[in-house]
Amino acid sequence: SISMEATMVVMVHTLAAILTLWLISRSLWHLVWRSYAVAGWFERQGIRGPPYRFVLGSLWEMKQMLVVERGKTPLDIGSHDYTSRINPFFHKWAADYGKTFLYWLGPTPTIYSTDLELVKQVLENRTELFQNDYLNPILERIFGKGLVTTNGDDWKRHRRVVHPIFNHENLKSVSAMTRESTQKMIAQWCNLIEKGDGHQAEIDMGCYAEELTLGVIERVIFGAHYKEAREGFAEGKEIQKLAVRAFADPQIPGLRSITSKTTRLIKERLASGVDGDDLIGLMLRASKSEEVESLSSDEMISECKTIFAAGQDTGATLLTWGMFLLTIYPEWQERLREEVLRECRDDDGDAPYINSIQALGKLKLLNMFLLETLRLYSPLPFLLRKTASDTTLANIKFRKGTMITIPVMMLHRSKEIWGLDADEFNPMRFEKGVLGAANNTYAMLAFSCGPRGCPGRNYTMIEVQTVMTMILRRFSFSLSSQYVHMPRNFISLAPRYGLPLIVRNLLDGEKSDI
Ligand code: HEM
Repeated sequence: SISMEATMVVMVHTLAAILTLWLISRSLWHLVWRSYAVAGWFERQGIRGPPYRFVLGSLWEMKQMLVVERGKTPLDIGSHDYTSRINPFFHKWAADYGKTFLYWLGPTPTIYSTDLELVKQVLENRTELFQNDYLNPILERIFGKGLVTTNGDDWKRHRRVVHPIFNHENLKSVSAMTRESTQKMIAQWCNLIEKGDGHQAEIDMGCYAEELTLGVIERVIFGAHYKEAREGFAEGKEIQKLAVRAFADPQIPGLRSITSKTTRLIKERLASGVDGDDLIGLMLRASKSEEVESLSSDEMISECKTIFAAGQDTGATLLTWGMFLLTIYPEWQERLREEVLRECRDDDGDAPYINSIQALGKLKLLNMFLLETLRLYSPLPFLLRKTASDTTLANIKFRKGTMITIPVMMLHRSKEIWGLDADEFNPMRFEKGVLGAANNTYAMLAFSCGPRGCPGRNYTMIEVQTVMTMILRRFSFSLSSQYVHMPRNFISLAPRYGLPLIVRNLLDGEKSDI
């Protein structure tokens, strides 16, 4: 029996050794040989790129380049030339390897392309061939399994339940809630001015923009219960920051499961079953209806996180950069103010402000101005997709699992697409719409397009237009000497040290009429 035992031990050891060898060779195949095979496969199709490095792929090189850029002095205030600071690697590799090249997000092969035919085929595809995947488990934890991160049938189900939140009636209440929040902000500014020298005050527009969009989105999601949700959201923002740090630095180990107050609050509300016109109410009603396939309560929680994460920061960013551009182009501040005062009137000309979405539709210059803001300061600098099976795209053969980077920021600056003044601020380029400004509709991708384009586009435009019209009527504003022009990509593209502005009250003494 001793020899039996010895045989068993030998067998177990042999099996363990075989298993270990198998695991090692599989990892080596994945991390080394496969990478060379994939690089060779693309090279034979004329696509080259930076060399693959063990496990880290191109991430190490990307990080090194970012460190160099971060050490540089701030940009001139009037310069929009920040893209090479945020994406130095894309600039370098596009110069070295052309419009389409291969780089590595860790061991994952990734094709970068500014070929608009390829962009169109990826974004317009309706067969689930190109899936949303940001290769970041932590981002998935922030968004949960909601509209942004799901694919296929799950995504369709989420979409059917959630999309009514963007219908016309709800947009009207977004507009009303934005007006209310903006009135509060204006009252705070008036107070600050009064407490100061009576004429002007310095404020951080970045903070106010965040506060404002937060105030709206929490009411869109939680309705009457928004106050209780506040604390949870504050925590949500901290989690977002951690996640972005982890994404920027792949060495940081994964964060453990995050249970936030928000989740608890959502659970309580779901358990109480109280409806309402907010997102939770909408999802609860869908779960009672027999026509719509409903979401589980975990999926509902995910969807709240998604709408919060997708809709808050982006809107604040657009508002912040819009205000920034109006300070460095004061002639545009004047033009827009003039347009607001002219168009936003009642029929009898008395009441100076019409509270309707239709009134916003008349603000042509403001709309062109915001398109130009989105082009130069797109809140999201790139899109990522993953191929779900082998495919051919714009004459390039892709293997399943290849990532595709659509560099929105680079496309928005392409001289080939927008003309020689692509780097300059010129809202008039949009006088005849996007097609009049660029030679291709797929050139403007701030909200992406196709089936997975941003459903919050009108929501955001209404929100930002409302705030800006109200500010323009009431205040003139200029840049504080404290401002440092260093855009950074953190969650979305934001000024690194906020946006300090000097605001002056144009309607001295008229407190009530906002
Ligand atoms: C300036 C503001 C905004 C910008 C620039 C923006 C941009 C984008 C972009 C580029 C995408 C596509 C992402 C991808 O394909 O990977 C997207 C998707 C999405 N956005 Fe927005 N967004 C903004 C505001 C909002 C708001 C206010 C909401 C909600 C209240 C929202 C909700 C969503 C959702 C749910 C998706 C996922 C859609 C899907 O995959 O079906 N966004 N957004």
